Amino acid sequence: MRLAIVGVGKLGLALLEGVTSRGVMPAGEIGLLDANGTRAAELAARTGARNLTPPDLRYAERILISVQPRVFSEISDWLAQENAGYISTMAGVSTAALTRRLGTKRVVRVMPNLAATIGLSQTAITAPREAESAGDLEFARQLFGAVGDVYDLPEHLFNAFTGMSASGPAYAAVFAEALADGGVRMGLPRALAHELAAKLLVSSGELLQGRAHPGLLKDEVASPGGTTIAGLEVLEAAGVRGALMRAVVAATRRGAELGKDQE
Ligand SMILES: NC(=O)C1=CN([C@@H]2O[C@H](COP(=O)(O)OP(=O)(O)OC[C@H]3O[C@@H](n4cnc5c(N)ncnc54)[C@H](O)[C@@H]3O)[C@@H](O)[C@H]2O)C=CC1
Ligand SMILES: O=C(O)[C@@H]1CCC=N1
Repeated sequence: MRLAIVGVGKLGLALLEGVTSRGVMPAGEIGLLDANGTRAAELAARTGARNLTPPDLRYAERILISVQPRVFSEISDWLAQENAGYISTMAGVSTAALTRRLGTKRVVRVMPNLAATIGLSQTAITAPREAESAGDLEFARQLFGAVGDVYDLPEHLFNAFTGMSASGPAYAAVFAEALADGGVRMGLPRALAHELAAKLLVSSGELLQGRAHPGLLKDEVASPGGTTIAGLEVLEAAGVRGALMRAVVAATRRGAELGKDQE
């Protein structure tokens, strides 16, 4: 078995579907293990992957850990196998903590986001030299390359990447919901307002990618004395920029706390 996925939740499933649909690995070479045995069995039956129990992990060449960080210390005893390489998506959990609990330096730390479900994840990746020479880093790069872009990132920046990019879709969702509420407040039908908000995020993202700085797009939309600058004045007075910055700071700090709990 080339890969065992432990924790087949939102991310584990996105990865399973991404690597199999892109032909990176056939489902038959992947095993699934989840505390929710029914879910794992159903996913295995649907995709052709194998449904595993903990003793089966000894046959895995590599193990992807995608459980919540608080679960890690509870299961690290049976996760630890002699000849396996590990890849962890867990927020905050450092390669040092992974090494200490799993008893190997063949550990790769990744930080994707939920856009992995549509092949548009931004995934940070880092690993100690031992994982690189064992081919684990390259293996993980291929896995996460199947669900989006992969960025090499020094480990000391992982919690910042988590607080901005991995948590980012939730911030965007709050923005979209509030924008739609504004539309509804001014009389637009709810369903239309939601559709407009989602499409605005997509199209604005495309527009931003063609510009060197986000402020350029803002300046192009805001006509002198027009509607947009009147709206922007309210956002500035409400401290929206500061709130977003502080959200990233808080999420980054929370990542560090989650990591400390698993040391
Ligand atoms: N959801 C997101 O947007 C992102 C999540 N992450 C990280 O990825 C990890 C997984 O996140 P999600 O997929 O969102 O979580 P999730 O809650 O959807 O999935 C976790 C899975 O682990 C299973 N599980 C729980 N205890 C277990 C055990 N003892 N043995 C085996 N399986 C067990 C659960 O049944 C569940 O299916 C977390 O550590 C999170 O920090 C990283 C980046 C983004
Ligand atoms: O909220 C969390 O802890 C996870 C990690 C980044 C996105 N979701």
